[in-house]
Amino acid sequence: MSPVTRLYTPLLKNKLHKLPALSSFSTTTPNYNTTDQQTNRPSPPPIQVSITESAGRGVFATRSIGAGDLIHTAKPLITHPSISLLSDVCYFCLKRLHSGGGSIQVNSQYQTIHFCSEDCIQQSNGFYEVEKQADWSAYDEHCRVLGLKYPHLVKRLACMVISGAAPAESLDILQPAGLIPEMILEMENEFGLLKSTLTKAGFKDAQMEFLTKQWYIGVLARIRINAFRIELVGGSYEDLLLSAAASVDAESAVGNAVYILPSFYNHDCDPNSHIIWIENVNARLKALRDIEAGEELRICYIDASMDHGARQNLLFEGFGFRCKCPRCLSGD
Ligand SMILES: C[S@@+](CC[C@H](N)C(=O)[O-])C[C@H]1O[C@@H](n2cnc3c(N)ncnc32)[C@H](O)[C@@H]1O
Repeated sequence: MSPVTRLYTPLLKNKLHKLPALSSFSTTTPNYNTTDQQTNRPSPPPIQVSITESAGRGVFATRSIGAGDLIHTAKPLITHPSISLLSDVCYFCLKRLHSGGGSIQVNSQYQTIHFCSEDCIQQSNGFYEVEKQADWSAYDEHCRVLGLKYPHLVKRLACMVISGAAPAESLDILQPAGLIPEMILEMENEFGLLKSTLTKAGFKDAQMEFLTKQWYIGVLARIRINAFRIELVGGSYEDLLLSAAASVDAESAVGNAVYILPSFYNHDCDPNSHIIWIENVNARLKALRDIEAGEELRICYIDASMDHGARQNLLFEGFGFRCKCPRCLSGD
């Protein structure tokens, strides 16, 4: 998802349909923005996941939220930098690295990567200890030639599962994209490349029991509609200059990432919430206007400034649904 939000006059509000079927998801966010005065513990964010009338599961406000409020923060489950920016962003948190130094270079037999801090090196151990043992050139070349970015996220999850840092079922809870036979064929080829790369690196079948065609396709189908394209707002003047240069090069995204809770936010072409990244991949969900308790929180997956037809086509091709948000229904 690449939400580029714009404010429009609200037409209708989506109301909470059924409570609290999936409310336990609201407790999975690791960081909260408020503190309980009595216990001094972080209080849960003012949201819960429940069933909507027409868009599967969605996120609903459990109390009123003010315009501009931080609803909650979210840490990613999987991240991967844009391949063209491997020397420019942290391999783990996607923070932009500055030419003045301060980044940490890590060399393996097959590649050189960069981290912004020791903490990011530590947090990368879960996948990098496995990843660095293999020669990914054939897999990377396949993705480069076909312009694919999501297989890098599948590769990272596979390495996390082999190292024991994540369960193979990590993404099962997310909605998968519908797939056509040609897509499945392409995914089967990628699966073959991933498996043979790991086998050549010496990983044994017992370590890769989870790594079946079905697993690969299931994970990629979920990543296709739930991955976020990460565009940093930028924290410094240098960041802004870099972003400007990147937009000229048509590469404003520092990478892609998958989150759990933010994946339950449905789309609206006139959203009441948005997701932003300031200096790294840690996300902030914020209210764009006053939201009432029980109202569904929706973000915009695409550039809301496009016209009605362009938005409908993009949402259908990219996410497989016909948008029936109030703005689309009004023909705007
Ligand atoms: C990122 S998921 C959002 C969570 C999803 N509803 C679920 O149950 O997991 C995106 C999917 O939600 C549904 N969806 C999101 N926004 C929608 C909308 N405005 N109209 C219809 N379906 C929508 C579509 O099936 C879409 O592919």
